[in-house]
Amino acid sequence: MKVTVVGAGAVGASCAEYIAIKNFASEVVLLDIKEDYAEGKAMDLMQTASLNGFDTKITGSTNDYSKTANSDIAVITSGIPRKPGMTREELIGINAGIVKEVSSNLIKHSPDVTIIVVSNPMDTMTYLVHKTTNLPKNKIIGMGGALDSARFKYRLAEALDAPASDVDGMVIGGHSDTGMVPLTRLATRNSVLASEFLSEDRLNQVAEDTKVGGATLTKMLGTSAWYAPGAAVSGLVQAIACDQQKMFPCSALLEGEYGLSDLCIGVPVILGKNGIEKIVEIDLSDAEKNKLKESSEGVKKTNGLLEI
Ligand SMILES: NC(=O)c1ccc[n+]([C@@H]2O[C@H](COP(=O)([O-])OP(=O)(O)OC[C@H]3O[C@@H](n4cnc5c(N)ncnc54)[C@H](O)[C@@H]3O)[C@@H](O)[C@H]2O)c1
Ligand SMILES: O=C(O)C[C@H](O)C(=O)O
Repeated sequence: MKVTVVGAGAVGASCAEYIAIKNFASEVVLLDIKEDYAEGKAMDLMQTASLNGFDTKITGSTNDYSKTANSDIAVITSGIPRKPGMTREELIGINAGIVKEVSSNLIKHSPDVTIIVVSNPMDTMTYLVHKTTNLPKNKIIGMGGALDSARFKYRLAEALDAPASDVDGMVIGGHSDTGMVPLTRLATRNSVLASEFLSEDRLNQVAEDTKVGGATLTKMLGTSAWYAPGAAVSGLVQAIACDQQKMFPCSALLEGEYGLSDLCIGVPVILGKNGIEKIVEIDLSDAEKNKLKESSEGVKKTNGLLEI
């Protein structure tokens, strides 16, 4: 199993590290445009192999895509992150050109690759890859919901004063400060609805804190987060690489599901060896449907800025 991670910055390196530690891939290639940067990150990570007990071979490449040839999965993290006060949508001007070029280079050397898009604004970048490549729709996946759901669970655990392993919850919708739809109605603590323990106001607060999860960390760190994003990407990569048939909310091209079409937005999907094996349509309340619709309008507005 060969995995390429384009962009050896904060998220790319974190993602490569989690993939290696989980020890399911034979090879991870890190590629970056900065001279020697990916090679340096790969060497540093390889020097943790004996410490962390993994056998995955990590190599680096300065923009040489021949080193990525025959990758099974490629993760695109190349591009700029936001700074405090910015929205993800403001990154489109620079990141769209990068994502378009990177995906085209990847496919030249790995025509059967499955691509996971991370660069922001992620839903729009995922749509861009659909529009500008010939890959089948199941092989283009945007990562956002897995991270947002992990943040939702963190906030739920905090509110419930419970360990994170006791709670479950999912965030669908666009990966943006206003577009996320945390499904508070369905959140549980060990299969009991969270609403049994938390007031409506407290659950709404959990949802609001979740939606601005990325912005909160960007303000604290001066740039956007990387540990949870890297871990979330590695979960998606593992589900595909190991054909786990696991369900994650991912940004997928919709063609009528949830009453939406011609956009990529976060919905529950099953991930396995074919990438997106299935889009799962769950019963949403009218309020949730309205929020998803509103979120889709925001994503479509950003898609409208693409020059394709
Ligand atoms: N979808 C999500 O949930 C999520 C989570 C975190 C970050 N992100 C996004 O991921 C992206 C990366 O974030 P980061 O914190 O790792 O940024 P970073 O600046 O640390 O790393 C980005 C890397 O991309 C490289 N790069 C730029 N242009 C390139 C090109 N044409 N080819 C190859 N490499 C190139 C840069 O040299 C840099 O090393 C940002 O757009 C950020 O907003 C998304
Ligand atoms: O917040 C960001 O800009 C980065 C990423 O999308 C995140 O949610 O951490």
